[in-house]
Amino acid sequence: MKRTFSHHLPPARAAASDAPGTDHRPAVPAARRALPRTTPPPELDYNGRRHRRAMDDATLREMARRVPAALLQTARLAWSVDRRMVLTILVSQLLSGLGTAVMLTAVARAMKPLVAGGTAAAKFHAAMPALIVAGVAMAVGSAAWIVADWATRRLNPQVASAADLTIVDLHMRAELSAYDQEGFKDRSQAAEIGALRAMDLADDAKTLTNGLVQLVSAASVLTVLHPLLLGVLMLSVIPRGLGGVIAARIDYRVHDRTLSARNVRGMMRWWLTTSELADEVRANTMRSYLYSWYRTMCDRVEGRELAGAGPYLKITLVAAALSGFFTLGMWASLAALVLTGQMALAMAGTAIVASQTAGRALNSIIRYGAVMFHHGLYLGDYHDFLSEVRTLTTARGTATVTAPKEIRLDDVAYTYPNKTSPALHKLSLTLRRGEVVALVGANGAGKSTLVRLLSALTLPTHGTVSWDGTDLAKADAESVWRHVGLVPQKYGHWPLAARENITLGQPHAHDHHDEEVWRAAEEVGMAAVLRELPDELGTLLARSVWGGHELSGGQWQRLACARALYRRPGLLILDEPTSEMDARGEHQLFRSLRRMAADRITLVVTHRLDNVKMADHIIVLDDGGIREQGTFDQLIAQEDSLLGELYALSQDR
Ligand SMILES: Nc1ncnc2c1ncn2[C@@H]1O[C@H](COP(=O)(O)OP(=O)(O)OP(=O)(O)O)[C@@H](O)[C@H]1O
Repeated sequence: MKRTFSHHLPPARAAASDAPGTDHRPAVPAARRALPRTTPPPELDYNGRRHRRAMDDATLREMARRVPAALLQTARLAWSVDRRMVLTILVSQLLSGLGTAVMLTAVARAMKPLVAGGTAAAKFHAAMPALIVAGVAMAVGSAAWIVADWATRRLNPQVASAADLTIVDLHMRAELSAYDQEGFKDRSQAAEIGALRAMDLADDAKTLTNGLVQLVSAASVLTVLHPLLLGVLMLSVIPRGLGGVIAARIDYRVHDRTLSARNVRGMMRWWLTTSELADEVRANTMRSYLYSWYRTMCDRVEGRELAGAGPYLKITLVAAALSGFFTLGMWASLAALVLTGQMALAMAGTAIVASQTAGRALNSIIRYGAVMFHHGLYLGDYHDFLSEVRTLTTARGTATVTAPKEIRLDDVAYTYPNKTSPALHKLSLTLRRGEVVALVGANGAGKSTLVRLLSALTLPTHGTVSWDGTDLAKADAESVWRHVGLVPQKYGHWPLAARENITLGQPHAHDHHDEEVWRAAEEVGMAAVLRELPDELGTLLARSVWGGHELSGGQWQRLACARALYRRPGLLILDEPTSEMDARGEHQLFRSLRRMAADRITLVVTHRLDNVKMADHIIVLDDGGIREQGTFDQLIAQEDSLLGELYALSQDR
């Protein structure tokens, strides 16, 4: 672990000058200097706890119970992506086992003439047919293994992609409320680990099953040679096997105990190294604290990993010693059998070859059994998560809607799943096509929540939201969203070309001359900026990733608005659309909104109260309910008007 992050450490001189209480001698490596005294990051516990307990219970019996289930799950996953490769692996495994059995039997046959009396040429001649069979069997076994390896290589990326695609797709289909369920993020992370591990699943399953096949072959041959040999072989490999299980437990306990620290460290690492936050980190002198925070996490991970090294060494040494002791015992038994005439020397030679094959096979069974056992835990999480999210997708109803002439909210309330009090309550209102509506209210009043209800991003927990009489709870969500253009408070700086940043979500309308794209850019005052870009609309807007071009904050916001306008939606919603725009951009956008207003319902959420004057209708939300509504002049003229109060405050400078 240490090696993986050491090259990311800041230059020694910079770290030294930042860390109070450190000397400034450049010879001390930065990573080893004393940390400034700061509040350490809290201990975080990941839901891997569940797995840790499972790993603690990992006896050989428990593994024998769970590993077949993990193998079966893997086989099902693999079968669903490429049946041909699964069958190829199965047949190759059987052939490889058969090859081993035939090879061992042929070796036993060949040994007899080789250890009998006679000239070397005669012995060799007599052993030749069996040796040829052994050679061919070995070649077939090896070829089968290579074919299985090839098939697994083809299967691995397919299984990984399928698992990843399923998980990404389900996330994007989930109801927003799913994200607010208790522990959703944890379960999603555990499932993602399951999906990530899918990359190795086929490989590990192949090695494990190959071990099983080889063991059965070698053990059968040994039993035929002398039943006693099987018992002695088991004695020699069981200590190593048990040692393997305990060592795997130590390994995975370290893995789980460091998991949350590694997760958080990974997240923080992005924040520390991305150029997006570089200004804030430097100008607000955050570097020293953040660096010591990061290093504390590194030390925590490192400490736990080092703590596991001692017990790991002890257990592997004891297991190897015991195994060695019993192996000596096996050789002694072989010698005794030969000396007492109960076994021919040739058989003893074969027994040694077979026992070595069986020993290797058992080792890989134990090793990969532990790996599959652990995979199985995460694979279980993966499947549990899929079943959970499949019940939480936006598959609501089949009614389709068209661009709304009227949107009605009847006695609507919404309570977030993790809250007890509603964010919106008893809300009734009607929006009509052609209107520009401004939504105003203090932070937390419920504006964004209302936006989500109007656009069917969430369904109310009480009451109905309907578009031209169709209850959105019964409508096909995709058919609703086809008529929505939304600029949310947090929008994507999509690492795509400028053109795709505007057409994203509506690419089918893309024409050869990009007329519509340029029109949307004009409407937000972005056309001149886009024409200046090296490749105009084709310019990649992701400087940090692929050497593309970067936009300013306000320019990104204009682009997000252009994206919504380009859709020409029936319901256009802009949540704080001009928070980063200059006066010109803001003016241009609002003029465009007015010009386009006749064909749609336009809703603008804003804290800049000068802007609400352009609205036909203003809705003022307060603490989850409608406090007042009307035109700007009507509301300002009212006594006790909240809009009046907020407007007066905005003018009081
Ligand atoms: N995902 C969520 N889970 C739980 N509560 C939430 C969630 N999102 C918002 N809330 C809560 O719901 C209430 C309304 O939030 P909302 O985001 O709708 O307010 P807003 O009027 O848009 O605020 P702002 O002006 O700050 O954007 C707030 O009390 C907020 O804490």
